[in-house]
Amino acid sequence: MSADGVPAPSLLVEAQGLGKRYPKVFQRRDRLRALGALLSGRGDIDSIQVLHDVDLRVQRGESLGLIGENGAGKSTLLKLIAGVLTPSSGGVTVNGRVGALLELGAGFHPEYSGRDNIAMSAVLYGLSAAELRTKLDEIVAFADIGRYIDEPVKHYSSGMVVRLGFAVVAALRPDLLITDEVLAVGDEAFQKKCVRWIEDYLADGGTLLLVSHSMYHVQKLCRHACWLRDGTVAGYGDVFDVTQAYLAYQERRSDQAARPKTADASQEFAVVGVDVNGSADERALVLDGGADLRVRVRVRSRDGRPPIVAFGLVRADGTPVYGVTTEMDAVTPTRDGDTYVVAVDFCALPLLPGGYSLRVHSMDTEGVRAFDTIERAITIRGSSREFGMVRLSHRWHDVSEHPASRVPGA
Ligand SMILES: Nc1ncnc2c1ncn2[C@@H]1O[C@H](COP(=O)(O)OP(=O)(O)OP(=O)(O)O)[C@@H](O)[C@H]1O
Repeated sequence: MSADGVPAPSLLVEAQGLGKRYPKVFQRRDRLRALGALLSGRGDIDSIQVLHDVDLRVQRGESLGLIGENGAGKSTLLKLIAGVLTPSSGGVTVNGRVGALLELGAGFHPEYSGRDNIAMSAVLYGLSAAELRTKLDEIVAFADIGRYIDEPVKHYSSGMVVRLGFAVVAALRPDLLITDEVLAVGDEAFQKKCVRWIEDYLADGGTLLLVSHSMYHVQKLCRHACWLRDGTVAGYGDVFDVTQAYLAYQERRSDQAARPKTADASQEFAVVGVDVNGSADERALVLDGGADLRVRVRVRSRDGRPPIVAFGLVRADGTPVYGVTTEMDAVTPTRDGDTYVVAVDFCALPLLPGGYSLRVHSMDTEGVRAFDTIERAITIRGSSREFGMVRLSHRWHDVSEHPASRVPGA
């Protein structure tokens, strides 16, 4: 509800077909050429499109994390929403007061003290002198930068600048809080303070747009996530689904870059069929944590000898999780014409959410050479925030009745 009793619109941000082009300016001569084209009214400046046709709707009370690799367009999108940049195509509307923490120190005058900058920001945000007086102590206390509050901002460390910026925005309690990598700059104590403040702000109905490379912070603070890839939306939805898809994509990319391409052409033992949970579909299989994995493999043997079949489960970045072969478990694949078939169940997979790959290798009868490899991507979905690859069964102990003196070192 707004101050005049009119219900506030529930749609806070609406972006439609949002696009941004920047002039291509790499060297001094490009700058001069761009300036010449602008002055002469010619529209022939080389430009590069960094954001393409982005649609975004943020409801009041929502918390949305923007994720993506360096240069994906996250900051550009935030700046368009904050009104710091104008779009090259499409449009964006925001139905409320925005508090934005974008580039380090943006909005602060470097020659003025922190205290003076607080006063200037308050004016910009439309605070009256009386409101500023009541908020000033709160802002100075939140920033907690000691005597530096009366020093020019140009003498501040980057952490101090972020402290001051966050303190100002926090005191203004905007309808929409936009933050770009703020948590990466401050020290750990300040990070914790900001996270606690954001959690309270969200609990009070605040709305958050957060850019961060820390999936921990995105998962902790946001209910939804939007993954930008090369300026387009590659994923949008539940924060755990989108962050896991993004991490799996990154891990696959680093694995592909690292893995030597050594397919053996002779294929004396060729894998001619792999069914995973009854499907030969080569697209990524999505499973819930704790689900079963049933794999059925058919190997063609050129000389009729039985193959050894190896099964490996690796994380999407190639880190091994588990491997086993038919030979280790004294299993001989069943002959079927010129092929051999083997099926195995991996029951109640204890894998944590994330991207994995199942690898099936056909080896010769002696188990000396691997001839063929087939790989299937598996995504384990879930909302667990535990670390690692597998869930270890564990039990917490109630120690409340034990005297403190029994704790070593206490
Ligand atoms: N003022 C500018 N002029 C020209 N190109 C720009 C400008 N600002 C950003 N870019 C380019 O736009 C693309 C998107 O940049 P942006 O800063 O939005 O990405 P980002 O996802 O926030 O990246 P990061 O995670 O590294 O902060 C990049 O290729 C960048 O080089």
